[in-house]
Amino acid sequence: MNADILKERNNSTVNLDHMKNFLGRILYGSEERFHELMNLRDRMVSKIRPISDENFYNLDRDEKYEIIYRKSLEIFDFLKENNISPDSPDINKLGIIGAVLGPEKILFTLHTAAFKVSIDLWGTEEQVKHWHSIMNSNYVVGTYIQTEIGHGTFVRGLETTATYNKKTQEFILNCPTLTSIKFWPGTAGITANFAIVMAKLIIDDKDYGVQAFVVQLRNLQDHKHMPGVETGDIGKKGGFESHDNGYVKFTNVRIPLLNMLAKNACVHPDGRFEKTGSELIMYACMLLLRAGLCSFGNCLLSLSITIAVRYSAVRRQTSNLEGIEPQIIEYQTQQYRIFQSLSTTYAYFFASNYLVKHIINVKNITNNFALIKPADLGKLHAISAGLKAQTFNSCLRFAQINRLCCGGHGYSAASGLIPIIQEADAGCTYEGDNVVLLLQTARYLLKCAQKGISPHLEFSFQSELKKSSLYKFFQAYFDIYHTLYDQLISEISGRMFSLVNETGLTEYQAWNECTVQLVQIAKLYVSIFIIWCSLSDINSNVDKNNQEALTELFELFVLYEITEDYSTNIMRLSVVDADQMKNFSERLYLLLKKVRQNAVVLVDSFNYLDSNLCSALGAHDGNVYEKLFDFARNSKFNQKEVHDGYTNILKPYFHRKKLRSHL
Ligand SMILES: Cc1cc2nc3c(=O)[nH]c(=O)nc-3n(C[C@H](O)[C@H](O)[C@H](O)COP(=O)(O)OP(=O)(O)OC[C@H]3O[C@@H](n4cnc5c(N)ncnc54)[C@H](O)[C@@H]3O)c2cc1C
Repeated sequence: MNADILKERNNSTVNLDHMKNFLGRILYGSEERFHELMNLRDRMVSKIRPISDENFYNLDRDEKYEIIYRKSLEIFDFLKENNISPDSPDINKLGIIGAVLGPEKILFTLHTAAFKVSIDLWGTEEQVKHWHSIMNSNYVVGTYIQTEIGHGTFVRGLETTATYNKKTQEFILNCPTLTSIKFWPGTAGITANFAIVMAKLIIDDKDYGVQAFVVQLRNLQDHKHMPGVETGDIGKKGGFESHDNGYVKFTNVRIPLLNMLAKNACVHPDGRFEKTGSELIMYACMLLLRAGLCSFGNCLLSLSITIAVRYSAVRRQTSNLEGIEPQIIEYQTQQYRIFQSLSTTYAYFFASNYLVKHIINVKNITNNFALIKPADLGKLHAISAGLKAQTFNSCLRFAQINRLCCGGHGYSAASGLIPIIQEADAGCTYEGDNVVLLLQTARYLLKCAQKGISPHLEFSFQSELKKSSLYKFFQAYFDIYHTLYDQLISEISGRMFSLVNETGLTEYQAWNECTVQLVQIAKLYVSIFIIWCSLSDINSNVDKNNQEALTELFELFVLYEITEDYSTNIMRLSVVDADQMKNFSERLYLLLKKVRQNAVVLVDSFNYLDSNLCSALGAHDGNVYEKLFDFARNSKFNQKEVHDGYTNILKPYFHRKKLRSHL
């Protein structure tokens, strides 16, 4: 064990085991379940070789694809042997599957999280039974196909058609234009054999809007395309090298009537279209997916901060007055950057876990959302869209900052930070572009303001929490957030009103004139949600030292937001004065020193194995340089003492030159 990292662990006031149990309870519901799952994880990683032992980041795309494919199947088999469903939300956390796959995703994520979920939520009882029996007796890999070359965000703009033929009682699927070709769906290129396809339903030349269809892409015998289906990989992208994102073109693809998921709208054999339920259910499906994504984004963030904090404790650089090179974690600028990331990770951890539990609870008590009230769905949609956007915005921002905080070695694939940045980057776009999502949240907030109702979620723990000393400690900060929220929303509403009624803009134009501010209010709303969830969880920590460490960390989070993210609006709207702002900065600098004492143990508390991190810089024992050098030696460029580049290019080049000079 590296002596510096050991010293950090010994000097901390945090009780590591207690903190692990505390986080485990929040993540998995109870300490018993947490230990069960950690035991499962350890058994899994002893049975299935993790990618960190496969020289993974030195491999080519084909090799990475095969490794992830094989290991995804092995993981599924292992879970089956242990009577655990791969759909279980407990399993779909990076901490468990990530012990084998690191930050890589299992190849069948969309099968469980989108294909099966869509069938379960949007299918009739008969359809659910039918498709489950097909899934159970065949090797089915499903995906979710919506986006087209021409349209992603604007779902109503999709051009793929499903035209009903009364005579044959079939739908005929077509991508009639270049822009209607499906593009981006995960695993649709070469892996998946079934898909949920979102297409415009046409009956007798009338457009009935976008509906969901189950479509077979490849046959189950030899994996060849079904008639009229063309799929392929879209080529290299910014990350996700081991996954095939696909293009899909349908040309007169015939599917039976049964294949339109008909819980909310159905087509009768004679071609009559009937709405049989609320289309709100379509949105409810997104809630689960988005909540899961918030957890996933938070896991990525926790991996990247674990790497950055551990490396900062081990790395020494630049001599001090005594001629000693300090650990880089000593430098205030280093602390300022990595502790913002650390405090954000904890705050978002509390918020995303609350959201996941809350949405699963709503799903259970509303009979798979069938009985959910539109007002409740509106609230949940607003917070889940906003939190997904802010989770990935933060994840990308801080993963990049964490990379910079690791200097040159952070830029090596050995750091493990590169795929995290790439995945965070993609997460800002898929499942809804972050700006578009924040604007959806803002639209809800504006509507609430216009109706004079509170947009904030009501928490069952609120009244109890308000009695606590922790709440009283944070009350002044809370007041700043609430005052800022009220002033900002009334400013935006007033501006919208005057743009329409005084300047004569249409509502559409006025909206676009206010979108920068609308994004700001949506972010603030998410922050308020995060504060409630964090305070509630920190208050439930019964270990005095641990609660104190979390309180310091959380105060730091709040101070960063006040002095950095929201400071312009806070000062402009005179929510606090310049002296108060100066005091907040001073307090922040003081807290950096306090958090520094516990930083290593606070990241140890995430309980990641080295195989989760896949990082030479983030290894638990802090023996960074040995691992970096091993990684370098394993580069595929080093397989031969003399590389083919010399033999095939330079050597004949010189030979030709020599010959010419002799002529
Ligand atoms: C890694 C990855 C995996 C994916 N997986 C899948 C999948 O499995 N299945 C699938 O169907 N799709 C998938 N997608 C596609 C993804 O869902 C879309 O890319 C996403 O919804 C954004 O749509 P777009 O690409 O059309 O962006 P656009 O909507 O064209 O956005 C471009 C820019 O315009 C801005 N913009 C757009 N509309 C507005 C507006 N109304 N107001 C203000 N600004 C606006 C956006 O903020 C953005 O900056 C995936 C994408 C990626 C990157």
